[in-house]
Amino acid sequence: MRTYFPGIAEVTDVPDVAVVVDVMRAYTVAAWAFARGAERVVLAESLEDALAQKARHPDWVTLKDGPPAPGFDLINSPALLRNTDLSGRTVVQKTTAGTVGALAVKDAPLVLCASFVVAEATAGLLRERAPREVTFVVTGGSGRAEEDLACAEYIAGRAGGDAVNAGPYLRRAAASRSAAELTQGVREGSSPEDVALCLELDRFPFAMAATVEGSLMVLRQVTPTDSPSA
Ligand SMILES: O=C(O)[C@H](CS(=O)(=O)O)OP(=O)(O)O
Ligand SMILES: [Mg+2]
Repeated sequence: MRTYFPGIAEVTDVPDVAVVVDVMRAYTVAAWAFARGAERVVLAESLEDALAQKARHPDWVTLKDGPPAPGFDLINSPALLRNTDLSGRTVVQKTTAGTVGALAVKDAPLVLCASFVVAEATAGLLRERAPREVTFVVTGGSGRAEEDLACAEYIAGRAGGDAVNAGPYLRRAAASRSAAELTQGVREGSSPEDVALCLELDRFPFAMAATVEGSLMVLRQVTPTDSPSA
């Protein structure tokens, strides 16, 4: 399996298989939304788009990064979201990096959105599909966010069937600038527990696949059928 690790702006062609990685925090938060019962996560193009969806569907739950804002029900924090019952709900998510990265590859035949909490399930799906090439979109820091790159490299190793020691990858993520900013409360709309929740390897048994449904890009849970091979 050939692997590529571009930032969002470096994705020029439509990949066959894209894994969009955002550890801190979009795809840790999306995974928690599914764990709390959400049926699907709509990835919004903009804050205005998210609010327009809410106006059309008042029962949908809007979620953004940064501080709370009028019209938004939740913020992009796993710690703040994990006690929210989202049974059967549609969540509309808009963040600075994660959702933008998925929309950048929306025409790819297979788009997975990933973080450490769904790493093994994501790797399992890739092993099942056995694609010749996988593009890991490193969403943070113009493609240089260490937490996203470390997670992407870890999943790539596991997808190739290697017995990868997760420790060094998690330590890189823990030492990242994003982790420091979240820990120090520099980022608005965060909890001191967010970093630890973002570093919970394989917290969930499902992967997350995004597909275009009509005019929306929709993220849903998907569970690989294979078992870990290493
Ligand atoms: O909510 C987050 O942690 C970030 C916000 S920012 O990119 O650091 O401003 O968004 P995400 O898209 O989840 O990386
Ligand atoms: Mg991020």
